[in-house]
Amino acid sequence: MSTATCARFCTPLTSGPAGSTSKLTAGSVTTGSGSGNMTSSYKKKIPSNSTAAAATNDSSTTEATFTFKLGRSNARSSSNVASSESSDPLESDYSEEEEEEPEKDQEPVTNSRSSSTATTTSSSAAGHDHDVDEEEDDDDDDDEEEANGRDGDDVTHDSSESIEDDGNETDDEEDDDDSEESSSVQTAKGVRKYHLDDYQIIKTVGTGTFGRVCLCRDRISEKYCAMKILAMTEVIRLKQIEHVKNERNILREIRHPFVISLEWSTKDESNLYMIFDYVCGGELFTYLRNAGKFTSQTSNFYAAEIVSALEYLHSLQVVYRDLKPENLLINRDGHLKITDFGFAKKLRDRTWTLCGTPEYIAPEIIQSKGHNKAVDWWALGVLIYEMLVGYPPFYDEQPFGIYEKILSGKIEWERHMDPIAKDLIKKLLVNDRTKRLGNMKNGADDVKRHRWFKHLNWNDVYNKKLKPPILPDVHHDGDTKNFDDYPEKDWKPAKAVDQRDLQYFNDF
Ligand SMILES: Nc1ncnc2c1ncn2[C@@H]1O[C@H](COP(=O)(O)OP(=O)(O)OP(=O)(O)O)[C@@H](O)[C@H]1O
Repeated sequence: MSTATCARFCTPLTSGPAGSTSKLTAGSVTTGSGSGNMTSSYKKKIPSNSTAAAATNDSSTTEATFTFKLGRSNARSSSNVASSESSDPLESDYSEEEEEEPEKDQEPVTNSRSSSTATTTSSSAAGHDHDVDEEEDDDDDDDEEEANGRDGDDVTHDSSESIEDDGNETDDEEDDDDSEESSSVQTAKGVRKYHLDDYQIIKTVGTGTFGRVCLCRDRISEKYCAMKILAMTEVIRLKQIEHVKNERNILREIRHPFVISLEWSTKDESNLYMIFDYVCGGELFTYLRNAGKFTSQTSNFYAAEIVSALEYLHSLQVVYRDLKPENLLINRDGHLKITDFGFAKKLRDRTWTLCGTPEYIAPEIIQSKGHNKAVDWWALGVLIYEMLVGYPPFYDEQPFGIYEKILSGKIEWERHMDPIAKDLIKKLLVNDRTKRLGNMKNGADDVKRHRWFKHLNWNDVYNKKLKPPILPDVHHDGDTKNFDDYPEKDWKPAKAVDQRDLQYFNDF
C-alpha cells in the first residue's frame, strides 16, 4: 500500500473517524472515506495542481458492507478532457452473462490456496438485488468468516472450513512449524532454518492497514529484504484474518518475474511477518504522479509486464483484484513487481466478495453479480487509461460517485490519446464481462494480440528483454530514497494476542 492509499477496509460509517469506509445499501449507497491521515499522505504525493480527495462520512443503515481501499489520487484535470463516449450500459449484460459465463468460469476445483477478499455482509449493492447470494454462500464462506471474524463458534473449524471452501489448501507440516518464530525452509542452497533474529530492521518504507513494511537486512545472506509486519490485534479487529492468510498462501505458491517474491513468513505472539525481496525503486504511482502522465511507449511497457503477470496468475486460477499504480513497484532494473496480494483469491468459479479500490472496481463487483478474473482485465483498462491520461477514467470525490460513473459506462477521452491504446482500453472497459477482452475464450491471448502490443515478443517481455523506460535513481540495493520517511518512534510494540486469538493464525 502506498501512502496514497487509504485503508483497505470499510468499517461501518457510524464506527468513528478512523473508518475509511464505504457501504452500499439496496437502493441507496452511503459512502464514507479516508481518515485524515490517509488524505494528507495522499496529498503529499500528488502534484500541487491536483485536488486530493477528501470524502466526508455519512451514515445509514447498510445491507452490504464493501471492503476496499479508499482515497486514491484525485489528479483529475478537466482541461485535459475533450470529449466523451459511452460503452455498453451495464444493465444489458446482467442476465445474459449469467448464462454465458459458466463456460469460461468453470475452472477446475483445485485445492491449493487462496487469496484475499473483502467482507460482505449483504445481499445487494448499488440498488440491485443480490440474487445470487444464496448460491454463493458456500463459495464465499471465507468472506463470511472474515466478516464474522472472531465471533466464530469454533476457531479451528472456521479456519479449515473457509480454506476448504476456497479451494485452497494449507500445508499441515508447515503449519505446525508456523506457531514458532522460526522454521526450516528448502532453499536453492539447501535447507535453511529461518528465524526472525536473522533480520536486522533498518527503516520503515511503507505503512499498511495493520502495520508497516520495513527495509531489513538478512544477516545470513546479507541481502536486503522487505519485512511486512502485521499486528494480529488489528487483523482480528478488522476481520481480515482470512485475507491475510490468503495473501501469504497465494504468495507462497507463485513465482513470476513481475510478481513480488515471498521468501518466508512467520509470527510471534503479537505480529505476523512476511519477508519479501526488497524492491528499491518505489511505487509506479510516484513516477506517474511526478510525470503527470506516461507516453504510450512507457505505458505499453508496464502494461505488457502486467499482462504477462495476469496471464500467469489467472492460469493458476488466482484473481488479483487490486491492480493500481500504488501496488506496482519498480525494481532497480526498471522492471515491475506487483505487490500486495491482500485481495487476491484463488477461484474455482466466481466470487462475490466486494472489494477493491473504488476507481479500479469493475461494474460486476459493484453490482454484486459474482465476479472472476475479468475484474483484473477491467482494472488493466483503468490502469492503462490512468498511465496515459494521468488520472483514472472514473473519478469522483465520493466513492458512490465513482461507482455511478463506472456503472454509467461513460468515459471521457483525451483529444490526443493514442487511438490504438484507446481501442484496447475500450475493449477492456466493457461492462459486459462476457465481451471484455481477456475474459473471452482466448483469454489473455486476445489482449496480447491486440494491436497496441503488436510489436512485442511476449517471451522477451517475460524474460525482461525489453528496455525499461525508467531506471530508478538508486545507489545500492538497500537505498530507500524512493520511499517516504516514516517517524520510527511512532511504532509502538503491538499487543500480544491471547491463546484463543492466536489460534486464528495457526496455519500462518
Ligand atoms: N517488497 C517490497 N519492497 C519495497 N517496498 C515494499 C515492498 N512491499 C511493500 N512495500 C512498500 O510498503 C507499502 C505497503 O505494502 P503493502 O501494500 O503490501 O501493505 P498493506 O498493509 O497490504 O497495505 P494496504 O493496507 O494498503 O493493503 C507498499 O505500498 C510499498 O510502498
